[in-house]
Amino acid sequence: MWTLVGRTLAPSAAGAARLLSPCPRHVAALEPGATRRPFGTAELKEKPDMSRFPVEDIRNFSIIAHVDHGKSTLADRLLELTGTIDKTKKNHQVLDKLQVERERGITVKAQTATLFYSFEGKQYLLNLIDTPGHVDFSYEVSRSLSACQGVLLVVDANEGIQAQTVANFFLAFEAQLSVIPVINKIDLKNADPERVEKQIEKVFDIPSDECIKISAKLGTNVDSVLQAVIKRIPPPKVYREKPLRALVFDSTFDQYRGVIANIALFGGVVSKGDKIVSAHTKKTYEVNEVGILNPNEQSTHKLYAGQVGFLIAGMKDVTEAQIGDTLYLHNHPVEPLPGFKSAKPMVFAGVYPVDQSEYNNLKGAIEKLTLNDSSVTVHRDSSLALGAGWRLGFLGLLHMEVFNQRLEQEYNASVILTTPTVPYKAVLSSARLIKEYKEKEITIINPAQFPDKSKVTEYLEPVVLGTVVTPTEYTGKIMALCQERRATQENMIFIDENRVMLKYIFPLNEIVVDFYDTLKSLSSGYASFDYEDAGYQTVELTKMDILLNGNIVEELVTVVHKEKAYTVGKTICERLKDSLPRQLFEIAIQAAVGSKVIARETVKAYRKNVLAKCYGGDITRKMKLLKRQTEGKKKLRKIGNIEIPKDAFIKVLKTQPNK
Ligand SMILES: Nc1nc2c(ncn2[C@@H]2O[C@H](COP(=O)(O)OP(=O)(O)OP(=O)(O)O)[C@@H](O)[C@H]2O)c(=O)[nH]1
Repeated sequence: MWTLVGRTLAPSAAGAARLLSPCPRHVAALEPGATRRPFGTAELKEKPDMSRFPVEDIRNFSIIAHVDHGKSTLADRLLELTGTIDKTKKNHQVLDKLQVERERGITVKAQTATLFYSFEGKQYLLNLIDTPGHVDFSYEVSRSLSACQGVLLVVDANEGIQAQTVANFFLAFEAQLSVIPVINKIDLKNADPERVEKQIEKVFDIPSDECIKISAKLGTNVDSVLQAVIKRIPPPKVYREKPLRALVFDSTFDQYRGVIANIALFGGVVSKGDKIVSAHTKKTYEVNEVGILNPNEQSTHKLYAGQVGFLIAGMKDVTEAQIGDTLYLHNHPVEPLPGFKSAKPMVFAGVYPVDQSEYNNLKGAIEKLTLNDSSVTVHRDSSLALGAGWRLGFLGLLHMEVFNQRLEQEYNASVILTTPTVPYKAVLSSARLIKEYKEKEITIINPAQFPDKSKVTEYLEPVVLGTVVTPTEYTGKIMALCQERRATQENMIFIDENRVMLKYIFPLNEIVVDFYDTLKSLSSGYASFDYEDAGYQTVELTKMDILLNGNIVEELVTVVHKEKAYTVGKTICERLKDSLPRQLFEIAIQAAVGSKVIARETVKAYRKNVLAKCYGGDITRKMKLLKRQTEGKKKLRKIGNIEIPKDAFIKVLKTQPNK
């Protein structure tokens, strides 16, 4: 029953109670009172009946933290404590399923697990979403948070608050989630949980008595974490009597079953056999399977509002189950949920097969991998030296490395990955170019497309708001590094007497290659760094050519900041000198901006005698060596009269600095 309260339509007390309990249609099959009958975890694990969990007995939460502060270890303990996985086995990073995650010890893909937990005589349904900690994957974090009402903010008792702790906290805070601070690793010799408590109070304004101190490794006090989840995180605000409204917050692709969508139900019920519609594509599908992740997929035939699980409905690729899409029942359209901002690539790199005959295999591998990682953008590209390939956009450098590693490990592909570049923009002034591109502002992801200064009003470069957290003794050195990288300081906050948090606006290009490594070595590994997108700023850019004996090498054309042209040019010339084989004549390597040469190196003349080590008169051996030399020459690229082996390009393109 609905009543008019003031000027708003609100449910009456009886109506509200009914809205919070399971829909009669779905509990009808149970004995009267059966919903409250105590039942065991083993029984639930075998045949979970999801109707037994009214909304008020559900908690959806995520674990967020700085990298390595112990999210995955805590997730392992929570799975053990709730009987989801066997305690007797040696459980380690159970939710990190990818080979690259296990090898690198990092979480790349968010994972979901449904846990059954008894507390004070009542069974609760907890949905845990383990999220990646690294900055490149913060897109995954914000998506996961949309399916939650609360988070466990894990902070290392020795390291204290770090850059990603701050970034992740604000993601949760902005999403208005309940935050439970968990101080982990209290077993460490140098642990100082009281200091970390004070930091949390100062930076996040959370009273120190709300912090839970645990050792995820030893399992100390982990049960208090589960109790806090029940007591401090509210149940989801959803209504089962309303029509189905399911948010697709993640999706993966299975070769045999098609798309497996991870869904959070904001309204209604979904059952096997239901006809559902994607709000994004308006396509209709029949639900083949629906269930929970426990932590492996387990069919439940139904999922109810407030619950989180998976759904398979014959979608053939992940573009059909777009992340952020809303699914509803056929003939019962609903207002789509707000969805997400689409992932924005921060760095671009060329990807080429080592051997062109592998092109089709690599194409297939990239297609399959992007089905599981829709944040990678793909454009076809080709290079004179490296052949046909692609220009891929990634969320950051680690994302790029992980993608490359997955191509090699999961698809057996061998690839050449070129130095990453950032997406510059040019505001065009030339009417001809505006007509050609059909827009005034173009994004330059390939230096070959760089429009000349005379045809643009201004160039723009992407900038980020970077957060550095460091022990105070390194502040001076770090500030000097930031200045060298053209950064402008936004603010500086003392987290406690020993730690400071610095905020800077950085040109993305200045941090994309080696900033993080330099920061780590300057601070003996103690400083941490995180960044978020901060738009674009005007920049003085210039195109730099590399010439060999006066001929331009197209594949080495670079776009650089005007002030950095000399340093970059000199380094490329030096690298090219080291990787070019000597030839029968002298080679001049030059870096030039317009007609002005800014750096030069010389490769001395030399004749390589492949038969030098071949003593005696074995003619077949000599023939073999000469044949190999001829084959090798086929892989050479001729520029003027200079022959450059593919390897030399690879060395320069892969290691080329960007500053
Ligand atoms: N001594 C001690 N070590 C811990 C504890 N919890 C986690 N560790 C260790 O800390 C390291 C990182 O733990 P993970 O659980 O992988 O950290 P994570 O936050 O999931 O890392 P990412 O997935 O990379 O973000 C591992 O070597 C763990 O064994 C703890 O309570 N005490």
